[in-house]
Amino acid sequence: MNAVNQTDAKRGRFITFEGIDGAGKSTHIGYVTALLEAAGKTVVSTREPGGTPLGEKLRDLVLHEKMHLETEALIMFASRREHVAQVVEPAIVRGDWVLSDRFTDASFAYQGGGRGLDRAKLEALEQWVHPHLQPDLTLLFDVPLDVARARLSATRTLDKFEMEQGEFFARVRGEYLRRAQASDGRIVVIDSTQTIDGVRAALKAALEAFL
Ligand SMILES: Nc1ncnc2c1ncn2[C@@H]1O[C@H](COP(=O)(O)OP(=O)(O)OP(=O)(O)O)[C@@H](O)[C@H]1O
Ligand SMILES: Cc1cn([C@H]2C[C@H](O)[C@@H](COP(=O)(O)O)O2)c(=O)[nH]c1=O
Repeated sequence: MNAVNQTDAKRGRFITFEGIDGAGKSTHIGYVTALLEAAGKTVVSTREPGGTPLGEKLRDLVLHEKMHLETEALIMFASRREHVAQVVEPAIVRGDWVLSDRFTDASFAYQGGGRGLDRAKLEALEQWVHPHLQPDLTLLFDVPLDVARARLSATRTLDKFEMEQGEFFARVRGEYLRRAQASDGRIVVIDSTQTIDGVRAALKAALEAFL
């Protein structure tokens, strides 16, 4: 039985974290884990690209090598195929709650919005790789570009995506926000310009509405 065919009572839930690089999403995964554990849930925390031994090798490639934009999209979905099969679906079937630092919304935002890959190609890959699985809730950490850039450059050596120009991130952010508007409530926008305590309060409210 896959995660989609289970009765609602036994099935776990799938929550994803999204946003432009430096928006602050990874900072808050531990806080959301603690909230869910306090509510009695068993939490599996994972990420994309990556989340499996093979996926982590693909992550290293795709974050550091130059490549054709379709190769980039295919590697993201190859990593995802392994991740869904080995980690996400088995955990949901067990009744666990999966928190993933990025999922397919990132492919639409980065390869679609950012790089200009035809949305129909991404939809075809989505149908192929996880036809019956969608996040139950997506937390979209939203900040203007200058805030994200300042947060990033303060802390780390930048990877291939993080070195992109401002216009690229403006398109990525725009596509995330467009998808949020079209999502019927699945994607909740979190104002990540707030202090860490302010963001936590917004996350608590979003989770309480969801639980
Ligand atoms: N609300 C906030 N206020 C101030 N600083 C923040 C806030 N949220 C995160 N930060 C800081 O910004 C930096 C980037 O945060 P984080 O790594 O969570 O971003 P991210 O969205 O996961 O980025 P990436 O996708 O590139 O990994 C970190 O140094 C973090 O401490
Ligand atoms: C899943 C996915 C990710 N990306 C990009 C977005 C980020 O720049 C990196 C991942 O690193 P982070 O630690 O989450 O910042 O990869 C992408 O372009 N497409 C995708 O599908």
